[in-house]
Amino acid sequence: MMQPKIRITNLNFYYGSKWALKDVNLEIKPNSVTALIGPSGCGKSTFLRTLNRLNDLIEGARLSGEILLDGQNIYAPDVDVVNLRKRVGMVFQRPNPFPMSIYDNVAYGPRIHGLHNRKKLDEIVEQSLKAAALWDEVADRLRQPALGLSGGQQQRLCIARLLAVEPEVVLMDEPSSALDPISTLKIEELIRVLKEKYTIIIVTHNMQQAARVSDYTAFFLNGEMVEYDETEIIFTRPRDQRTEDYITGRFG
Ligand SMILES: Nc1ncnc2c1ncn2[C@@H]1O[C@H](COP(=O)(O)OP(=O)(O)OP(=O)(O)O)[C@@H](O)[C@H]1O
Repeated sequence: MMQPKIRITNLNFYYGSKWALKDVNLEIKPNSVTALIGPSGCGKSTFLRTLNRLNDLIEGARLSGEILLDGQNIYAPDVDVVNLRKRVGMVFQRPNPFPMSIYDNVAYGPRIHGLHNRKKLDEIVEQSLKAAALWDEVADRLRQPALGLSGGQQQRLCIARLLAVEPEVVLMDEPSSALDPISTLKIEELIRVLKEKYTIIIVTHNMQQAARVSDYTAFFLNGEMVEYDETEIIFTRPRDQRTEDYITGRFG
């Protein structure tokens, strides 16, 4: 049996009195793409954010249950959250490059983690931009501001920035919803390549996208994880009527 990369057991999450995740159980397989789908407000983003503890700072929020990353509880008291977020990185809906050069954006993480050797940084920047399929477009303007790039390029830059710190898991919250169709296809191609090395979890509203990029799909509804299976099964012969209703467009 393959060990799951992440094992989620009896996960509950509350925003004050709002019960946002209800007893979620799920195993995320390594080197695969898992898509989270479901109508607006069903808890997809909340779930994604529990996986690198981005919800920690929300006042009044409460979590119960267990999330194991390679068998280790990420909510254990001795966990270094900065290191956790290096291992489990996140790409957001809107590209959010820092207001600095392309080079400095990618070098930012390694520098924070103590790397200052110029030659090493050059290498990491080049490798990360190549891995994010952006190198060819920016190699001759690394010193120019990142904010001068197109939206699609900015999103790939954010992916390069993440890869520069060598994560194991990449969380993506609707990474292409603010992008044009061509940039979207580039991100999807990139996701297919990245899963060779990383474990990817993507929230998407776009069911065609889920079908195109993911190996596994989890369907959420009202904070519950209704059904999880291979993507092909979810989209062709789901077991639960609610999944069927959602994927055939009857609600959501
Ligand atoms: N900071 C917060 N405080 C209180 N309630 C919140 C907070 N963030 C989210 N919620 C509520 O928790 C529920 C789940 O929200 P969440 O953003 O996880 O859903 P989602 O499935 O990602 O939705 P969308 O697809 O619209 O992004 C919603 O009812 C939402 O209103």
